[in-house]
Amino acid sequence: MKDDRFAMVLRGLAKSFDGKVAVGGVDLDVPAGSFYGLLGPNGAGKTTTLSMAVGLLRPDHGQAWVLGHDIWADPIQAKRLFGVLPDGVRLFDRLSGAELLAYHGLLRGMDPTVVDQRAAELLDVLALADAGQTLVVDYSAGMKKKIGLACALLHAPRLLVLDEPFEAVDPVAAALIRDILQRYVAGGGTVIFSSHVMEVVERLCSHVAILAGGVIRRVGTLAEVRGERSLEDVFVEVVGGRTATGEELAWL
Ligand SMILES: Nc1ncnc2c1ncn2[C@@H]1O[C@H](COP(=O)(O)OP(=O)(O)OP(=O)(O)O)[C@@H](O)[C@H]1O
Repeated sequence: MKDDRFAMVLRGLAKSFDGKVAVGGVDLDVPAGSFYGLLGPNGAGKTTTLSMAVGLLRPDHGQAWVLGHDIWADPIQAKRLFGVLPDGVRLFDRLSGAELLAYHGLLRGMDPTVVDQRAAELLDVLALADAGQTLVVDYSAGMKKKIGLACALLHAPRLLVLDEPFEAVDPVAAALIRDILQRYVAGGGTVIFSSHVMEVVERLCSHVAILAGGVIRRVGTLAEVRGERSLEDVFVEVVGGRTATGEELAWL
């Protein structure tokens, strides 16, 4: 599907685990240049959807195109064009941050001089330069998130697919990541990220999809999805949150 208007197109993506539906047929059009938030409660299917979209998990049904390339039919071309921060950040963690970035860059066939230059800049901007020779395995959860993001950015991709980029990072790091991503989108890049933090999505996103039970329940621009209400109100209504009556946990 070659359509320059969209950085990512998903059609009918579906996945079950042991007969239980995790994602039940997701269609999504991510406009080029958008800042796209994929919202959903725990277990909604966000990670499963993004993993199928970037070629990390084979769908039972459906197709995904990234920047015009079918991710499963043409994975090498597609994977050159985007950066991904996967769930749980499975990294080669017996390396220092600088070594990990060098390794990523070389795997991508980048010029070693460019890799060194960009790696130094990324470590500096993400406040990881001080970690020096510390191995990534010994990084804190927030530092791992940041080095994972640095790996995703290193080859200057046109699309970033980020699974929970703000999870486990402190407010200073979160603000930094927000700034970097906002500048990236202002420069013509596209970001799609998953989150359950309404405030971040409301502040950053041009477009939002709310996923619950493996199905997209609301989708559109932030203004369309939110209407006159807060995103949190819409989210709770869509997801069907329960409220405590005050009688539960009386023993506590
Ligand atoms: N490898 C797996 N094996 C079995 N079940 C899985 C597997 N991966 C995901 N699931 C199930 O699929 C459903 C969707 O999970 P997924 O991780 O995609 O949700 P999520 O929206 O990313 O959740 P969270 O916000 O908690 O990270 C859940 O019920 C989960 O238990």
